[in-house]
Order: sequence, then structure tokens, then C-alpha cells
Amino acid sequence: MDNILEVKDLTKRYDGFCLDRVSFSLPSGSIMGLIGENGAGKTTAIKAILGLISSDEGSVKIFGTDCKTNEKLIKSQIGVVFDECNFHQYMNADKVSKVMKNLHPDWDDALFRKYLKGFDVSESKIVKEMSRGMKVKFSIAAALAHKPKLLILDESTSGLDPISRDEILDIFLEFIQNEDHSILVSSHITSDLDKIADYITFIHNGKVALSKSKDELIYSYGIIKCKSSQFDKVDKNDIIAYIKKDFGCEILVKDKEKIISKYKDFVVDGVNIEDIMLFYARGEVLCTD
Ligand SMILES: Nc1ncnc2c1ncn2[C@@H]1O[C@H](COP(=O)(O)OP(=O)(O)OP(=O)(O)O)[C@@H](O)[C@H]1O
Repeated sequence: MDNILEVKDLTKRYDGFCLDRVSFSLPSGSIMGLIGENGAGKTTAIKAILGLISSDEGSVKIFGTDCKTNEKLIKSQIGVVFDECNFHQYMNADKVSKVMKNLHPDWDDALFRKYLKGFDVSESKIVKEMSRGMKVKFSIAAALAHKPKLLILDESTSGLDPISRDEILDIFLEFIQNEDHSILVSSHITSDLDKIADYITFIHNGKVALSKSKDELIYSYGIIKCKSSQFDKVDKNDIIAYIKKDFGCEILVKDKEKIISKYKDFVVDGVNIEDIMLFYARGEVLCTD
């Protein structure tokens, strides 16, 4: 499987913050969830990938080509949705369609209207009159209607109600049925990523803390829950991270099956993306692999 997006050592320095040598690859036909705390660097990474801000170091290849070599063609094949609607406040569907038709040769007006109808967003309403959720749906409809191969969304779905989010997650899954398509989506709603992501990249303090297949994380990682007094019984080489609390200790481990047979006295629970994020962000991390 080819990579639709390859980010290598991407670095951006601001006063007091550094996006530090961020690297990851997004294979075609897949969805990657970009997660991290507020201020971790997700938007900075996305903007640097899209060339909306200049990077200090590193490279970005999209569709196998360095972004700088054929920027116009590459960008025409990317659909981008930020958390705010980028269209002018006084534009309605007709006006957006007119503008997009000139910008994108593959613009499909009928598809745009189909998505708007499906999302229950009025074609006559101007952006200014739309609710936050409507603006997001309007932007997603426009991003999909120019038939991109790569869809990049930054925190776009957070303001949507659970039903609308579910509807959009289905559209994302349908979008990647085409093996040439991929999605990079930053989100704080990790339960959505539990449902749709194939890969997870976790940015912590400007650095990639992990970038792995979601199945590898979910099926092989586990959490040992034990008393603080039992902590020393666990081999440090088995520990990825741990959190000690007043009433006990939680330990993130890899290779859950091995751990279950090695430590028969301990309860080993499964994990979700939020658990893993909490361990890396709030726990003591012993192993960064
Ligand atoms: N133009 C800028 N000038 C200076 N610092 C900036 C600029 N843009 C972002 N930053 C800083 O970069 C850091 C990362 O911000 P970024 O928006 O990438 O985080 P994020 O992970 O997207 O956070 P959130 O989840 O809150 O949206 C923050 O410390 C922020 O203050």
C-alpha cells in the first residue's frame, strides 16, 4: 500500500513552542486520527503540512511528490476543513458552488447539493445565518464535492451533535472505500476515532509520542490495575507508562496476552485511545516505542 502522505522531521518553532521533528505516514485507503492535548501542536502540524505556515525543517510528500514541486496540482486534490467555516459570511450554496467551480476542475455541483440535502443544510441560507454545526456540515460538503483524494480535517466535527457526527463518520468510511483516498483528522473526540481510525498519531508537547495502527494499540496494549504495594512486582521492561493514585496504580503494558500469562494475579483490562492518551500525557512514561 502506498502512502498518500509522508511527513518527515517537520519542525516549526514559535516563541515558547516547538513542533519538533514530527514524522508519520498515512497509507492510502485509510484514516489517521491526530490526537493530543490543547496546544500539543496538531493545528501547527496540519498548517505546516498544507503549507499555510512555513516550516523551519522537514519535508512533506503528498501523493508521493514533494509538496513544493507541484503545489497547485497537489492542493487541488486535497479537501480541507477547519473548525470554522472558511467561506464568506454572505455566501450561500449557489455562490460557493460558483467559486468552487472556478477553483476546482472536478467540482461536482450535484454532489454538493446531495450532501447538503443529506445533512439537512438549507441551500438558500447564507453562512452567517447557519449554526456552528451547519457551517461544519456545509464545509465538509464543499470539501467532498471537489472530489479530493486526501481529506484533512482539524477539529471539525467537535461541535456536531452525536447523530450528525455518526452520519459524517459513515461518510468518511464511504470516502475511503476508494483505495486512492485517505483522511487525516484531528479530534478530541477519541470515541469517534475508536470507531473509524486505522492509524493513530499522538502529538505530545510538539513531539510524536506514538504513531501506530489502531488495531495494534487496541488489541496489544492493556492496563494492569493493582495496589501501589504491588507495583514493584511488575518488571519495568514490561511497562510503557504508569499512573500512581492514592488508591492504587494503573500500568500501561504492551503485549497484553504475554502479560496476562506472566502476571496471573493481576487484572489486565483492555484499552481505548483515550486511555493511552492519558497515560502518555499524565503518567510516567518508561518506554517511548
Ligand atoms: N502564530 C503563532 N505564533 C506563536 N505561537 C503559536 C502560533 N500558532 C500556534 N502557536 C502555539 O503553538 C502551540 C501549538 O498550538 P496548536 O494550535 O498547534 O495546538 P493544537 O494541538 O492544535 O491545540 P488545540 O487542541 O487546543 O487546538 C501553542 O503553544 C500555540 O500557542
